Amino acid sequence: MRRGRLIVVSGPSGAGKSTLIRQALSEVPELAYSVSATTRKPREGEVDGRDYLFISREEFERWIEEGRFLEWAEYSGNLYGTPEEKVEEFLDEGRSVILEIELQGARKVREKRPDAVMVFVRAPSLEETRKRLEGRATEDTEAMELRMATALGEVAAMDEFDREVVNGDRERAREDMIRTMREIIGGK
Ligand SMILES: Nc1ncnc2c1ncn2[C@@H]1O[C@H](COP(=O)(O)OP(=O)(O)OP(=O)(O)O)[C@@H](O)[C@H]1O
Ligand SMILES: Nc1nc2c(ncn2[C@@H]2O[C@H](COP(=O)(O)O)[C@@H](O)[C@H]2O)c(=O)[nH]1
Repeated sequence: MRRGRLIVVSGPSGAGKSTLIRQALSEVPELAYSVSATTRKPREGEVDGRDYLFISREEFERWIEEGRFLEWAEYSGNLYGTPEEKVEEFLDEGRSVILEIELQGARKVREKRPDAVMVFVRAPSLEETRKRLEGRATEDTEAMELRMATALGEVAAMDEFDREVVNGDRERAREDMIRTMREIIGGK
């Protein structure tokens, strides 16, 4: 059986990565989602094991020592990491796996796995990104400003990616994301 493809989806906070990935997963059955581990506290409605594996910093550090992460990074005061075993399982089953990760992690994956396809998602402007984060209202002001400051560096790294999806109009972005995923799976 042909192994699946490793797909990294990255981009500034508030760009709409989770929204577009959710839509792609429901339309493209060959895709699987890598559930990350994090030390961040769950947001309202987030489910442990589905959205993230919510673990303590001590446990996260133990997982690092045990070499369980394909990559991990500190972002906005919390640790986030991709458990490698599940990713490999999906790839062996022939399913393509989406990693929704920030820039430092994306760079680590690209170094370790040059075959990974790198997809950058962004809103049409940073002002729009800010509006979306304000609308989502999941971060306090300090955390949001930190995310916006990080977003500047992330946008500057756009050229490091293989593909780009601009998330402006919702429907067009949904179609673009689904088409992009299908093309990647199909080897384009
Ligand atoms: N095309 C769009 N137009 C307007 N709002 C959007 C669009 N896409 C997503 N949103 C909204 O913007 C907010 C941020 O989206 P989402 O949570 O998917 O971003 P994200 O990139 O995954 O952010 P983070 O990295 O912080 O998790 C959400 O409230 C979402 O509903
Ligand atoms: N390097 C990694 N980054 C990850 C991982 N899982 C999620 N993320 C990224 O963190 C930020 C913040 O996420 P949020 O859920 O707190 O808004 C965002 O850019 C995610 O893509 C991971 O395993 N590794």
